[in-house]
Amino acid sequence: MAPLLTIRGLKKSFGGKPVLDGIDLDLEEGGSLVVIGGSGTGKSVLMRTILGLETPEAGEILFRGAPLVGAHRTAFLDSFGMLFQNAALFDSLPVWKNVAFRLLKTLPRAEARRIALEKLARVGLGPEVADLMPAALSGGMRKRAGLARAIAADPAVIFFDEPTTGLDPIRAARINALIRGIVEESGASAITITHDMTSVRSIADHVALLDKGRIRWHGPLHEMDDAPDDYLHDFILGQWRE
Ligand SMILES: Nc1ncnc2c1ncn2[C@@H]1O[C@H](COP(=O)(O)OP(=O)(O)OP(=O)(O)O)[C@@H](O)[C@H]1O
Repeated sequence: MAPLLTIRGLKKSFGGKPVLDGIDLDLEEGGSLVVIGGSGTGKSVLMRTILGLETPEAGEILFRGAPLVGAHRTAFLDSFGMLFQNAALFDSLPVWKNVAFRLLKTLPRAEARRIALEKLARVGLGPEVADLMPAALSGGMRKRAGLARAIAADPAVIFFDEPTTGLDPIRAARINALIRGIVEESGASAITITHDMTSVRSIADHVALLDKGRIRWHGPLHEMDDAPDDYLHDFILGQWRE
């Protein structure tokens, strides 16, 4: 079976400066890939390019073996959910409408609300949260609401952009565990970008290290610690060499 996503030879530069310089990467059906890399190495650009928000200069992205164009691109966008770094909730909508945002386009209001409450419950938020405005939520609750929105339409693929940024270690661990549980139980495939090695160990089954526009190392999580790559080890351990 073709991987869910196949990325080949992807190149993107800004002002003549290459950011992605020939990226090859696969996301297996049901897999959980975590992309790590230093600040400014192009993780967000990679994500934006997959979503079609940036146009690459070269390379291709295949979804279930076919290029992401036309109706196939629409099918991809319909089957994906995303948790943004700052949760990106609409401040003027109550929490349940944020969660049900996409559902409200196709489902009756009562049904969309029922599903929103079910997804909120899945991320540990009770019905009392549904009618609050996002401003009333703590950072951790916003992340949870963002996660409920990401899974509202039962996506086949979910993108997590720095899911633990701004959370204390305990709340971060709870979000990581939620993400792992949701990915496992739903069978969705996931791509996460993060600097947080705790997230990597909680969420990933495969890891890719982005460096200088290329995938410097990739492999199963259980091979990461013994991989013969000094920079990867420095990254994992948070150490530097003079
Ligand atoms: N729209 C843009 N115009 C010009 N340069 C850009 C644009 N978007 C990204 N870049 C540049 O591309 C490089 C990669 O940025 P990107 O945001 O993808 O890094 P990142 O790995 O996600 O970093 P971080 O971990 O700090 O969020 C940076 O040098 C950035 O300045």
